[in-house]
Amino acid sequence: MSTVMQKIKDIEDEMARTQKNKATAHHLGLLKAKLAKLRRELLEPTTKGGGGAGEGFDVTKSGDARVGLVGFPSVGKSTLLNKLTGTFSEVASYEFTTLTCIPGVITYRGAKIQLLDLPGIIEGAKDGKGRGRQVISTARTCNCILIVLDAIKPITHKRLIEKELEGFGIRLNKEPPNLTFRKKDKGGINFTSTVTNTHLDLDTVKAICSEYRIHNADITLRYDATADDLIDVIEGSRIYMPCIYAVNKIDQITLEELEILDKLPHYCPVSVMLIWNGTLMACWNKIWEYLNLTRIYTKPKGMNPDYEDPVILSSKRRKVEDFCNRIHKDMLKQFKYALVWGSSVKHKPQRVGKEHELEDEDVVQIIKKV
Ligand SMILES: Nc1nc2c(ncn2[C@@H]2O[C@H](COP(=O)(O)OP(=O)(O)OP(=O)(O)O)[C@@H](O)[C@H]2O)c(=O)[nH]1
Ligand SMILES: [K+]
Ligand SMILES: [Mg+2]
Repeated sequence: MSTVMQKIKDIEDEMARTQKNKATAHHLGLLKAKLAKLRRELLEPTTKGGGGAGEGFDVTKSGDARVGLVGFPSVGKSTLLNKLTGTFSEVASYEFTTLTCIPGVITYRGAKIQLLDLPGIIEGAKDGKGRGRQVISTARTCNCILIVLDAIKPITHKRLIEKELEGFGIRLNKEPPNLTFRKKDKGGINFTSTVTNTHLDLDTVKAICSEYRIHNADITLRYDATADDLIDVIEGSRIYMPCIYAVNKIDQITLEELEILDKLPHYCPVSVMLIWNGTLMACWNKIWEYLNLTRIYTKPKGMNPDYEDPVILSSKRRKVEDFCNRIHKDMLKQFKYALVWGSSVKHKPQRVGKEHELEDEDVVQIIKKV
């Protein structure tokens, strides 16, 4: 293991030494690919002990969505879990108070949301320092990450935490790269782009591919992709996740400092001090926005819709068939059509098939075959 980490360090050092220009682009691409491969090696569970690398904490997923609190020690993760969910997780002024994963669940706007308090991580966590790998593996199972920052600590901490998560294959507030990569049997590397690209050229693409022993492939870019984007696609197993930066302890800073923080994208100021308690509500609103859940109310025939207990779908899987599968595993077999009321349709109600995409707060009645 230490040898893999040493190799990672060597490559990182070499990258830092290498000047970025057109002539070195393909060499840097090659180094990036090597780095990605080594990181994957680190994450793969080994049979030779090593304590189950890449495994998270053994906390059962429950509810409709999972949100993880990630950050350096003593930034106030446990305090936030307690205040946001009414759970109990130990709080203290010393670092590494929390040593395991503590879940809390609340019902928010009809959805059950599981919030996970996690031990603090330190720089180098992704490479095996502390419980970092376990923390970040658990973060990978979440639907949204709350990076908790301490308002009185340097803002550079934000980038350090991001790097730990990125090194573990988590991509924050980013869409999967819009490029196609198709391996084939012969014909060499065929590289086309529908836009002008400033990061990748044929040489760099070839260098990256050769590192993966890929000599024949069609690659098409539909945007100005970077070497990292291409490596992400070749590597696969990347997780694209919404992330909120919860800057805690804002009771400790001045209004001028708060105004500077306000410019951070994806940011939410918080404080657990009583007079600032409105910030916790604002934080839930932000979590709700970033989870982007779809609430569907069921309407049994001849009855009023059930507004108390919506079926919760994710923004990516919200077709009528997804709704059916959530009600009962055999529902689709009996499905004839659905009647829908709400913003996804023009008429009230409208008859739709199982491919129809539902919107938040739609009302659905399933009509079965007789
Ligand atoms: N002033 C102020 N102090 C806070 C706030 N939130 C938390 N704290 C204090 O910060 C310290 C650390 O809080 P914890 O909740 O234990 O922090 P943590 O991130 O869970 O720490 P570890 O589990 O050790 O990683 C405690 O002394 C808290 O009382 C806040 O909003 N304002
Ligand atoms: K603490
Ligand atoms: Mg804690």
